[in-house]
Amino acid sequence: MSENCNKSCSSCSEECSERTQPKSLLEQPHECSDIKKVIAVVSGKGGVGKSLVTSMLAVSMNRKGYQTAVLDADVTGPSVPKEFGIKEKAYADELGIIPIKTKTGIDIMSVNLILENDTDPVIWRGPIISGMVKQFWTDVIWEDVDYMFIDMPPGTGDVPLTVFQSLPVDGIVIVTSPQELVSMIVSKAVKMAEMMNIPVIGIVENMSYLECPDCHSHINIFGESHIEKTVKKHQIKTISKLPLNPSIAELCDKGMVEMVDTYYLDDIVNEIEKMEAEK
Ligand SMILES: Nc1ncnc2c1ncn2[C@@H]1O[C@H](COP(=O)(O)OP(=O)(O)OP(=O)(O)O)[C@@H](O)[C@H]1O
Repeated sequence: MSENCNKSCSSCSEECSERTQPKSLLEQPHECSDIKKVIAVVSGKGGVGKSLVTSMLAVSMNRKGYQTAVLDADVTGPSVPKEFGIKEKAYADELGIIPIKTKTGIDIMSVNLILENDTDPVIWRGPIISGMVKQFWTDVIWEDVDYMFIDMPPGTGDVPLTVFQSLPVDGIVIVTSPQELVSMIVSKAVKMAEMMNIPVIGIVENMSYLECPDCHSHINIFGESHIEKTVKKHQIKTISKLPLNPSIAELCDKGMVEMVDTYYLDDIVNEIEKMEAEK
């Protein structure tokens, strides 16, 4: 038994004859890292705006005075560096990999910060991709991070499973769009979180509506929303609705997500802040 044994076998990775529970698969962060809360942003399917929501949550919490970070686990479709307009590459010193700081001081790590060309495709098998995501946790020096947001790959495959098993995720935010088909896919994401014992902080319905620039009425371009039914079914308390907004798309394309108005996500952001208070 280790000298420092606290009898909590589920969070310990020591090989020990007195183990009473299965070995934890949790990976230890870099010894110089200090990360207080980890929030995974997930979606059942691709293209619903998960990366945008991840970046906006990091920006919003950063504006509130917290040190935030984004770990881009969407290795085959990394969009976070582009949204923040990051051109430089990450570098490593003898201790570990140093994340890139954005203009407002958010720490970012993404595969695109180590690829020679942003347009080089990542043609790797699942275990290699999962290994890279683990390295972003174990080998990157994340200094004094209050909130780390993880941009997960879409779906419930190999990489999301690895992240949930190897990183101490405190909660998940689900991003979805209004179509009916999506509610079935959201259910899969919620059930995965339940199976992993990770609380769902809330759901963001992205592209929820379009606001008419003249009369300010809301146009439901994807038909009527089914989100209320979905949250009721899964007893999720918090919904934020993000409209389809050409100025958001334009700012992201220009690498200026730090200028986007994030108040649409206030309800989710408040829930995230409450987690800290409830700790
Ligand atoms: N509410 C919105 N208003 C305007 N543009 C948006 C909105 N949501 C997303 N977009 C734009 O749609 C594109 C796709 O968004 P994003 O990359 O966040 O999706 P994703 O779900 O992360 O995709 P993938 O699953 O492929 O990683 C981006 O160019 C983004 O700026």
